[in-house]
Amino acid sequence: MAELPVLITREEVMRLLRYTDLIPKLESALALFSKRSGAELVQPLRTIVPLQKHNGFLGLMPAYIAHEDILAAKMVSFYQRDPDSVLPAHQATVLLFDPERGNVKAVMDGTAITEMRTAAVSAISTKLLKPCRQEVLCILGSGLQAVSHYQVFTQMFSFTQVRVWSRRRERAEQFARAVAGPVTMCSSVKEAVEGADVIVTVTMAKEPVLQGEWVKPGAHVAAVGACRPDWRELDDVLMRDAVVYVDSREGASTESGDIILSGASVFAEIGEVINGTKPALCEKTTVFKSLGMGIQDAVAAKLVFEQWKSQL
Ligand SMILES: NC(=O)C1=CN([C@@H]2O[C@H](COP(=O)(O)OP(=O)(O)OC[C@H]3O[C@@H](n4cnc5c(N)ncnc54)[C@H](O)[C@@H]3O)[C@@H](O)[C@H]2O)C=CC1
Ligand SMILES: O=C(O)C1=NCCCC1
Repeated sequence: MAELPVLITREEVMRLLRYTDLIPKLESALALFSKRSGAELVQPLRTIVPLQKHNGFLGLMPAYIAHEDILAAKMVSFYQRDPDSVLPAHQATVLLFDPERGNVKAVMDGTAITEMRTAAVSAISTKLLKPCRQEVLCILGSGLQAVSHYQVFTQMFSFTQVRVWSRRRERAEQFARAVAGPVTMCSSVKEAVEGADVIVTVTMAKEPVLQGEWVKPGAHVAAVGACRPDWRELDDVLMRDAVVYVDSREGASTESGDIILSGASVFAEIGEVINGTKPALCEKTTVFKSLGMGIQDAVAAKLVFEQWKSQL
């Protein structure tokens, strides 16, 4: 009989997972994914179950990486909530399997994993596509992804100013209290974005919030929200003028409203840049359209489990 799975809470995940361990593992996984090496890495397109009655979705995200022998599956629910709702927008659980025996070794909070691995991948895109002149960082949105993006971006880069914009001033103030460091609150997207070198979009918007005409030429945009084919965060001008990078071409052409509805073409996957098979066009305005991948959760879950075991 297999042992019962261990349960790892959100607090434990946040204590055990470190960006310094996570980032190199994510880079390797993204690179391997873009090689499309068959049975070596298996990640089916995310299955989405719409919950129309509740204005939400359930995403199922399994992944297997053979050489590291990691088998994991994340289940994530996400909802378009009323702005006054106290319920969370996202909740996630990751199951980590023993790939040989097929049993579940660990059941862990996937919400913290989602926050950290998504922010880490945005930071990787910034390191590759905006390697210099990182002075002003602008974050649009003030939720959980905004916080994790602030944490990893201020850890990895030396921005002289971090600006935040949120639909509601009190949410931006809450964000400023939640992060350890200075934040400039802006009262409009235009004010937040003008002159920024790196822009992170982490909203639940369904219509564009970021207009290309406000974006400084040569800036890098890490676009994290708008993960449904009919949702937008970025306008057509930005999608037309920027060089577009993605995490997965299949994911982007199935799930990204910004890509599908603007008709923008994808220049490269970020894994292709890591592999050196596509260039990083750093002088151009770049958009990294992130949708999230099961392999990102899988490598994070393995790190969490290994850290957890090492403490026994
Ligand atoms: N690419 C990826 O791998 C992942 C993407 N996401 C996406 O990132 C986004 C942020 O997620 P969380 O921070 O966890 O959510 P959250 O609910 O904690 O924060 C959402 C933020 O968006 C703002 N917002 C909501 N509707 C808006 C609108 N119409 N216009 C402008 N702002 C609006 C809220 O005020 C809040 O600041 C979501 O779209 C989510 O689905 C989340 C996880 C992974
Ligand atoms: O990758 C993820 O996890 C998610 N991506 C899109 C929105 C929900 C969570």
